[in-house]
Amino acid sequence: MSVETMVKTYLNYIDGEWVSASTNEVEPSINPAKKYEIVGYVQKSSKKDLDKAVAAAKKAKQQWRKLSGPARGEYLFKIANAMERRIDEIAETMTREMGKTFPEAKGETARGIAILRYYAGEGMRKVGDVIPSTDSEGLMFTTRVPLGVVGVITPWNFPVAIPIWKMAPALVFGNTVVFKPAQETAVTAAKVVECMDEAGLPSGVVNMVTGSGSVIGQGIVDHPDINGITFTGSNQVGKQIGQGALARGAKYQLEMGGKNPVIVLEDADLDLAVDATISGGLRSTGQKCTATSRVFVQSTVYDQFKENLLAKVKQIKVGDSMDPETWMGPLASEKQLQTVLSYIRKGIEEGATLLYGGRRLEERELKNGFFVEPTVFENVSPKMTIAQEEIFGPVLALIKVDTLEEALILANDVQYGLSASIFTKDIGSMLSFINEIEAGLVRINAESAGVELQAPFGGMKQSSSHSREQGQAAIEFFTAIKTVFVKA
Ligand SMILES: NC(=O)C1=CN([C@@H]2O[C@H](COP(=O)(O)OP(=O)(O)OC[C@H]3O[C@@H](n4cnc5c(N)ncnc54)[C@H](OP(=O)(O)O)[C@@H]3O)[C@@H](O)[C@H]2O)C=CC1
Ligand SMILES: O=C(O)CCC(=O)C(=O)O
Repeated sequence: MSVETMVKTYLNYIDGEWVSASTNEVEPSINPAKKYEIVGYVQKSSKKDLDKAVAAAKKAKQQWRKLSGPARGEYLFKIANAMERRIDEIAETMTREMGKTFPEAKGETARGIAILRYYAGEGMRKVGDVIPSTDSEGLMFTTRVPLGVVGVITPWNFPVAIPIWKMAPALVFGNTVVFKPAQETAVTAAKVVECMDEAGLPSGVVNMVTGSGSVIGQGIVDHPDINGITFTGSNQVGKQIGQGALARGAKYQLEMGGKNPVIVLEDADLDLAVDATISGGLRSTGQKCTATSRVFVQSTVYDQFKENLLAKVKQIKVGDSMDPETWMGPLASEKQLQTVLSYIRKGIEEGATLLYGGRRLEERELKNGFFVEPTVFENVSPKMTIAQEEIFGPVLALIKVDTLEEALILANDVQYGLSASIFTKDIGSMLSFINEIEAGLVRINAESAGVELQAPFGGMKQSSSHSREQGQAAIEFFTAIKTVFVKA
């Protein structure tokens, strides 16, 4: 039997029903490690399908917002339990669909479950403050109300955690959802939504429509009945979404790219800094917005750091992400492979020195996937393309600096400001870094990636719309404040 005959078709989820797109068209979602393997077929929906989903969400919002916060939280606990029962299946689907290794995919799914439980608890916490009124007989307080229908547009690199860290707070604060996952990882998304269905979420509270970004994503941006849009993805699309939302007065929240620096000072624990640079830069094949991309190393320890780093990078085993021996899987798609290879070519053309890697891997089975070597450059000058643009692949640029001041100036000399790390034992250097680095996530003696669900997450400069997601910060986007004055 061929692989294809066993492949399942995944449907849209609208008003509590699994339904085909009105186009009757589906698209294959393929395994980036074995491009002949189809993980599932997903719907290629039209604006008509989106309209139905929005109408269902609009209808459901009246009842959903009337439930108490704790009652909405109970649904999130049930979704978490359903996901926990299916954790291995969801993680394996993620690995097969976008290529991160199985332990990473399982860790991400576990994180999704923990996010659901965290926001389930948020349903019991306070939503306002009492503020003294100038009228001694009046009572003044704030409360919060949901936005209404929220459009959730997500990328393929965290196909479980990102949708959940947007949908869980949306739901617990009383919104209903129209979810458009990246088409690249729509099978994994469908499995998350299946857990919502299994948990008995009322019809219309969450709706999923798969299809292209230019049709369904743009349709969400333009839809007059969608009150808020939350997005993670590229800067180009994010800016378009922000402009579209602003034009029609919808609330929006954007999380976009990064060009994250690590600074290694001469007093650093070099083994720790090397391991963190490799983990932060190359885990998930470098496809994290928080991935380490530029490594500023003080000249006195530069050669030692480089030698230790290269020795470890050379040991990285690249291969099929379901193989327990594999440390680094493929890039998520052919498009991503071509983008990363073109950045590597640009680095060479612009005069950087390629120290290691740089090639597509095509030996034996690898030729059927989108594999690239872990890649390290040096002699990277600050204005080179690979020092400025987000690569979103396993590519590190080493840059020699003489002082912390020089490192800070260069680290800040990019359009992005998402995350940043420093390795040092000196408290003064730590404090200078905390004060002066332009990043929303600042990490000391720890890798640049590593977001904790209970803390605010978001970037400065072009990395975000200056809002924050996750933790208690989520309430700011998913609700509106009402200031109430009462006098008997
Ligand atoms: N910050 C981050 O975490 C991420 C950053 N990126 C960066 O973006 C680059 C390109 O990745 P890519 O997947 O193309 O990212 P996109 O920004 O194109 O995709 C993110 C999401 O937006 C959707 N989308 C695409 N076009 C529109 C539109 N016009 N209106 C509304 N929604 C739209 C996509 O749909 P669909 O995919 O179905 O077309 C997807 O669901 C990467 O190389 C990386 O640099 C990418 C992903 C995540
Ligand atoms: O580093 C993380 O865990 C989150 C990264 C992220 O949000 C992203 O890549 O989009």
